[in-house]
Amino acid sequence: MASAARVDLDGKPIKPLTICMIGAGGFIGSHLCEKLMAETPHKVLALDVYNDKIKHLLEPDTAEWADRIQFHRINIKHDSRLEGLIKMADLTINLAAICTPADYNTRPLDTIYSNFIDALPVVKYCSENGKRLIHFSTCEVYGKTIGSFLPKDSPLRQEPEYYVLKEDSSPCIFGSIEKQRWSYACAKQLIERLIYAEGAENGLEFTIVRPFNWIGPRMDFIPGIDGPSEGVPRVLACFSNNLLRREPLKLVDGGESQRTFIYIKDAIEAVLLMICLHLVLLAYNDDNSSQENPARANGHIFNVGNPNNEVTVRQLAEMMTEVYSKVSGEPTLDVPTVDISSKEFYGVGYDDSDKRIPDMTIINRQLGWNPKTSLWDLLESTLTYQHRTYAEAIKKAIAKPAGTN
Ligand SMILES: NC(=O)c1ccc[n+]([C@@H]2O[C@H](COP(=O)([O-])OP(=O)(O)OC[C@H]3O[C@@H](n4cnc5c(N)ncnc54)[C@H](O)[C@@H]3O)[C@@H](O)[C@H]2O)c1
Ligand SMILES: O=c1ccn([C@@H]2O[C@H](COP(=O)(O)OP(=O)(O)O[C@H]3OC[C@](O)(CO)[C@H]3O)[C@@H](O)[C@H]2O)c(=O)[nH]1
Repeated sequence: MASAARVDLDGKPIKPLTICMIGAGGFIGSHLCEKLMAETPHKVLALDVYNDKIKHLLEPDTAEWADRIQFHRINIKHDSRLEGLIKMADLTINLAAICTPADYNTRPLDTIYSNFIDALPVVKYCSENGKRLIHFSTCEVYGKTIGSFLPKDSPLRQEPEYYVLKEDSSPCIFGSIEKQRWSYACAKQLIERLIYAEGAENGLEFTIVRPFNWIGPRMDFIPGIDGPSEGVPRVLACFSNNLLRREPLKLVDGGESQRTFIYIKDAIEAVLLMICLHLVLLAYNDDNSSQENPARANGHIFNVGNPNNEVTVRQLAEMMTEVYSKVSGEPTLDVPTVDISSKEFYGVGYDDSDKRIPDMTIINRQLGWNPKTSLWDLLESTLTYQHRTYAEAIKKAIAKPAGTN
């Protein structure tokens, strides 16, 4: 049976691309690879030091997409194959980074090298070889909101201009240098500025993505199960670990910080639009079509988040407790949460973003994209996955006498 031709937003046929995806073995990379294999004709050169999260796409080699995904075990810090792979591709997507807050203040040098120095050759090779780059930055580049500097009871705090984060007008507000938490945000900001400058001075075609707390299956690791026992992942995995082990969820500094969470599958739709809209430019490069199809993703910085899913971390903990009880059939604990200071949880030099609401004007106008999934629904599918994947392994780990492997 003939399948329908794949078309972009403008109804134009999609030309298969070769994509060099750096950090393809991580949380976002694994979902993006899955989507590209299932729903596009594109080919992926998947670069990472790990491939556990994309094993299901690499094996068996009889899978229908087997000839469209190739894994290259490469550490981009020191591998001469990087430039060749970027040259082979039409588009490079750089996801590689140290991006867990527990590392920012405890391993600031590794954090800065990973997010700035190691990304430099990627930008350079793309620019020198005339290749397009989609670079993953972060919502953390906004730092704290303007409103956070107002008195707690100031009515101005309720005004959107004091807290909504806009790509083209919000300032980047970080703490002092000894607050090493900001090492990550500052490195990400500088690489954004460098990419922007490469675009302005040397014509690099780029898109910068600022993810706002994308969450879902395969995010990070469960300590002691598929990651180090002493490791501290991001909040979804921390709280999942607590729920799986029937421990109270730890609320850092009272869990007052606010976040907006978006389901990974919604967010990946936005990235796909950034990739596919580029195809319009590759396939139709005469003047007329480029007027009809402006480079909607090129030269833009996009917030990708869900402003409707805002909660405090305390509310997130309460909702996850309720959802996990529903999907696991286990009763909730009598004391489901416990407070802990950031110094005890993360160590000295930790600081926090107070509130993160993405402005959606630019992504809406350029790509016509909107998130769909509510926080409750995304937690229900994610915690069902966590329970199915980890509950047995946790039970076995808990049952083992201490010191045995
Ligand atoms: N998940 C989110 O909500 C979120 C939010 C803001 C920003 N981001 C950004 O998105 C990107 C991907 O995030 P993620 O959540 O998938 O993180 P992740 O840690 O799951 O994925 C990053 C991947 O990069 C790989 N990597 C790191 N250094 C490398 C190197 N030197 N060589 C080769 N591979 C290397 C890691 O092995 C990992 O598989 C990062 O740049 C991150 O800063 C993510
Ligand atoms: O057990 C825990 C773990 C964390 N918290 C608090 O939750 C908030 C969110 O923490 P987390 O998801 O780990 O990370 P951030 O949102 O602060 O930062 C990330 O945002 C985007 C990204 O760039 C990449 O993912 C990263 O830097 C926070 O307030 C923690 O203190 C908790 O209470 N208990």
